[in-house]
Amino acid sequence: MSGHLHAAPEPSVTVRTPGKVNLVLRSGARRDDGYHPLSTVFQAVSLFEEVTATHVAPGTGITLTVSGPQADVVPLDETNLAWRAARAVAGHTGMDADVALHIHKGVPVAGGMAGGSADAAAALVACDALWDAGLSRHELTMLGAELGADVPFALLGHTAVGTGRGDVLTPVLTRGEFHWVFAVQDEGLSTPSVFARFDELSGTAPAADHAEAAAVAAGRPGAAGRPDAADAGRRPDPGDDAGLMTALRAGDPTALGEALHNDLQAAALDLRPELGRVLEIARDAGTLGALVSGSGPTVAALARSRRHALAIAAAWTSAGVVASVWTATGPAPGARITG
Ligand SMILES: C[C@@](CO)(OP(=O)(O)O)[C@H](O)COP(=O)(O)OP(=O)(O)OC[C@H]1O[C@@H](n2ccc(N)nc2=O)[C@H](O)[C@@H]1O
Ligand SMILES: Nc1ncnc2c1ncn2[C@@H]1O[C@H](COP(=O)(O)OP(=O)(O)O)[C@@H](O)[C@H]1O
Repeated sequence: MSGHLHAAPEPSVTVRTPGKVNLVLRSGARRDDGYHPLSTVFQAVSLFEEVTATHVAPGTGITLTVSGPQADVVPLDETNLAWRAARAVAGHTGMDADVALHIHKGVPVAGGMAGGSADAAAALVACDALWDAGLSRHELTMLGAELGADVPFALLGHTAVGTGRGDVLTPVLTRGEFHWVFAVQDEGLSTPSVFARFDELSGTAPAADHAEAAAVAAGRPGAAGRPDAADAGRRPDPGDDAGLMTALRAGDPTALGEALHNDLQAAALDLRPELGRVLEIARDAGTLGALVSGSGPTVAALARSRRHALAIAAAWTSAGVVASVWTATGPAPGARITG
C-alpha cells in the first residue's frame, strides 16, 4: 500500500424499485382532467430499476446518465421522471437540486411495466436519503402521485389494488411466488395513445370533450369544477374480482391465470395487431393466463413454474414474434435502499 491518503469516495445512495404487471385493469370513461378512473390490481415483479444519487459540488444542478438494455431510448433531460423526482424533492424541502443521478434500467422502456415510474420512485427515495431531507413515506407518495399515476405503487411494491387514477392504493395479501414471462417489443406504445384508442373503441371520448368544451365556451363552469358530477357514470365496471383475491390469498396460479383481465388490451391490440399472435403462442404453450401488461405492448404470461416460464419464452423466441423475452417472479418488494 502507498502512504498516500485517498480521498473519501463520493457519498451516494442506491435505491432499487420494481416494474409491475396489472393483474386486472378496469377503466371507466375519460375524466375532464384527461385521466381515466381505474380499478386495477398491481403486482410488482422482479425486474428492477436501480437509481444511484451522488453528491456533486453546489451549483452543479442535476446530471443524468442511464445504462442497461434499451438505455439509448431513455430521455436524458428534464423530461426524465427521475430528474423530475429530484426536482420535486428539492422543491418540497427548499434544498438545492444538486445531484448526479445514474439509472440502471432492468424494466422494458415504454412497455406498460412502469419502468419510468419506478425510476421516479427510486429517485425520490434516493434524493431524500442523500440530502437527509427526512420526508415521510406519505410525503414521498404524495410527491410521487404528482409525477405519475403509477409512481406510488413503485414505492409500495408487492400486490395492491389501485383506484382513482391508479394512485390510491390498498395492499393485498398474497401467498407464495408466481412465475411470469414477458414478451418485450422493440418499439413501445405511448400510454396516452392507448387510452385515446380505448376511448374511441368504447365510444366515450367525443361526447365528454364536447360537453366540457361547450360548457366552457358558454361561460358555464365545466364539469371539472364539480368532481361528483364529473365522475358520475365514468367509473370503471366494478367486475367481480373475488376469484382473483382468493387466488392471490391461496397462492393458486391456475385460478389467478383464469382471473387476469385488462380493459386496455383491445386498444393495444388495435394499435399492434401482431400482439394477438404473441398471446396465441403463449396459450399454445400452456400458459395459465396471458394478457397485455398495462398499456402494452409487453405481453405477460403466467407460468406453472420457472421451467414452464422458460418453455413459453422458447416458444415466443422460436416463433420470432418478440424482440426479447424476460422472466421474473412476483410479488417483489417496493423501493429499497440497497447501497
Ligand atoms: C396504464 C397504466 C396502468 O398501470 O400504466 P402503464 O401500462 O402505462 O405502465 C397507468 O395507468 C399509467 O400510469 P402512468 O404511466 O404513471 O401515467 P401518467 O404518467 O400519470 O399519465 C400519462 C397519461 O396516461 C393517461 N392516463 C394515465 C392514468 C390514468 N388513470 N388515466 C389515464 O388516462 C393520461 O392520458 C395521462 O396523461
Ligand atoms: N426514467 C425513464 N425511463 C424510461 N422512460 C422514461 C423515463 N422518464 C421519462 N420517460 C418517458 O416515458 C415513456 C414511458 O415510460 P415507461 O415508464 O418506460 O413506460 P410505460 O408508461 O409504458 O410503463 C418513455 O417512452 C419515455 O419517453
